[in-house]
Amino acid sequence: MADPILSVRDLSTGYGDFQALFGVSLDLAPQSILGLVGANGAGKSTLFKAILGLLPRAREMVTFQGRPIGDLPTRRLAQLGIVMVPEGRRLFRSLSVEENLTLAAEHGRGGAWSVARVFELFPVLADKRRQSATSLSGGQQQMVAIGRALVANPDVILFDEISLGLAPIVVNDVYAALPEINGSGISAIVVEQDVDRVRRLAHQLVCLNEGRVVLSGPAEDFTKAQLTAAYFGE
Ligand SMILES: Nc1ncnc2c1ncn2[C@@H]1O[C@H](COP(=O)(O)OP(=O)(O)OP(=O)(O)O)[C@@H](O)[C@H]1O
Repeated sequence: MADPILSVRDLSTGYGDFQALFGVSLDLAPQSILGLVGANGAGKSTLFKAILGLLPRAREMVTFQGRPIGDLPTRRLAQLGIVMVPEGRRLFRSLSVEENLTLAAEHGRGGAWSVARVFELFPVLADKRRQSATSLSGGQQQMVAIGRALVANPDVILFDEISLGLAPIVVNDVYAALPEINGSGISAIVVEQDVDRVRRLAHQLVCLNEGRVVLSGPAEDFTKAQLTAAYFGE
């Protein structure tokens, strides 16, 4: 693998006395997609929170472009180029679609992704640009959330269950954007419950079970049965 853009090394963390992750390691190759799978409670969201500095972790446990970043606050990580699309979207309710995107762009780093390019990626949002973001369907709100991440022009996006609560046909529309996003040079870690979908999408796979990595490697190395077994901790 080329030098990873983001690495997690032997990361252990938790909530107070409760340990949720035990020595987790992974490498995200530049311009690649890593699929992160695991049952409810396996520790996927906890890993994202730890990468983003929302949970305790040591400086050397997370490196970005070879540099330890485990001591940096979340805001600083966004400036460096690591952002998350959270489960559950979290848009500004009183703002329109366009205002949500423009505000994120103003706080971003500048680069290839503009509000106009997000409208090209998701034309349905261009049609609804003046509507309140929260008046949109769940899938469209998810597109706005992805658009907000893109206009920050990050190098890495952490996608936390972007298909949660969406109808299957809408999930297809949202997922159809990921290859283009990746093709623009952005690397991604994608948390997804649908094992088939994540196998088709990702270059690398990591499976967590009860806070430990139980499977890790190139996506083509694993059958659906192997991945499903790891998912259920068999
Ligand atoms: N705020 C919290 N306080 C205490 N324990 C928590 C907290 N958030 C998560 N946990 C626990 O940490 C473990 C890992 O949870 P986490 O949310 O990371 O799992 P997950 O793989 O993202 O699952 P899901 O798919 O349900 O989001 C679980 O045992 C969970 O109960």
